[in-house]
Amino acid sequence: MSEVLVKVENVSKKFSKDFKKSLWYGVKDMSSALFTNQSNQNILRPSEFWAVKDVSFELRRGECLGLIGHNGAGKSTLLKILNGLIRPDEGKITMNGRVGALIELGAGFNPILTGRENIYNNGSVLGFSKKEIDAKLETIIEFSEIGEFIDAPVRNYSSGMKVRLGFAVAAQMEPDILIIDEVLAVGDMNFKLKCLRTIDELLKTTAVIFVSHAMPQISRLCNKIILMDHGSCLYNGNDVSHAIDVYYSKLANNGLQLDLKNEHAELLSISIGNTNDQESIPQIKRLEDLVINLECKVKKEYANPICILSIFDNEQKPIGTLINTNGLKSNISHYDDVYNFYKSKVTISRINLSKGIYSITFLVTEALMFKPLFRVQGVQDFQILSKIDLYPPVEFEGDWE
Ligand SMILES: Nc1ncnc2c1ncn2[C@@H]1O[C@H](COP(=O)(O)OP(=O)(O)OP(=O)(O)O)[C@@H](O)[C@H]1O
Repeated sequence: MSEVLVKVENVSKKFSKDFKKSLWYGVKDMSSALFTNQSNQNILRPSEFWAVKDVSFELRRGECLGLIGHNGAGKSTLLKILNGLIRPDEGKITMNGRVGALIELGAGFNPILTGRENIYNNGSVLGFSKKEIDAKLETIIEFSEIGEFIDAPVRNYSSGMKVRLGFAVAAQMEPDILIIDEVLAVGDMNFKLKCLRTIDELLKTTAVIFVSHAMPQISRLCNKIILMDHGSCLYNGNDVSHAIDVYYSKLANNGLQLDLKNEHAELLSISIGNTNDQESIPQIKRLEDLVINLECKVKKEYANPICILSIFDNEQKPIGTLINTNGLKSNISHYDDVYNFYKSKVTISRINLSKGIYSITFLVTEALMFKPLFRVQGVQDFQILSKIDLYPPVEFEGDWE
């Protein structure tokens, strides 16, 4: 088995929500460290919270650890601790080897120096001699695709250019350990693909720690995963697929207050019919039938309203649409003076979406003119479970001959 390059033992870090208090605690901590043996490190004082709590893991050459979790879960703080930018309050970190890091946009760059000068700066911080950096300079500049801007000060770079240069330096300097935060999200599609391919290549000889909100990237690259929640590890292990399922199920926007009516229509209820009611979000296995039940009322003046259900992925990209082209009229359950009430059940057989969270948008249009009457975005979420991690949302069924 290859050597352990990163060893993290019970690392914790607390912050204060109140800036003045945090300054005061800092002064108190310094004086108690100087004059007494007392330490406040493992207790929380008013307004303090654990940004990272009791995190442990080991990473070997050739392994890639994915750090996932909602905004504010503590991922970047953990990366900064690993990169030595923040000191942990508790725990121990052992890093064996050269660390290349791309953490905060522009961090590690001196804004008044040019890109070229920054490459020399960063290279020397990583322990390379001028001669070694000279030898790598052209590869870095070429990889970053920054062109003649390499001799402009970094403060004039766009965010994408900073990421390009940062990644080029971190990746081309042959790190033993590579730490990459969400910053890759800033790069354009081509550069992102280039970075992912480079990480694939580096993984043969490097230990990679990778933060992302893009689960396809995580499942493609990582063989270890930590799901963070309020600083703690909700999952820490090798089952990347399971951790992604748990992450997705926590992501559902069940608490969202939606306006379910307007002057034309009202959505009375919508539910996924074939799932376990115990779950906070309906879960359906890939290739099972997806059954959607809905009840709505529409003003009688619209005699044959059409219902359209659209499915979006968790990045709000449209995936597909179901159109009730025959209209709702055959689904009238009852009526009053003003409204017709409709009750429908629609089944999508063998839903072949890949694993993830999806949401349904409900739309009623007026039949003849196709005029939208009423729309509710993201009215019902559901989760697709699958053992297979597919990147594209839909798998086509084809006959292979
Ligand atoms: N220097 C700081 N002082 C006080 N609180 C901080 C500091 N840095 C981070 N925090 C807080 O610590 C928590 C964890 O932040 P962190 O940036 O690590 O989250 P994250 O998981 O990386 O989130 P995101 O996905 O949004 O990048 C947040 O509540 C954040 O507000």
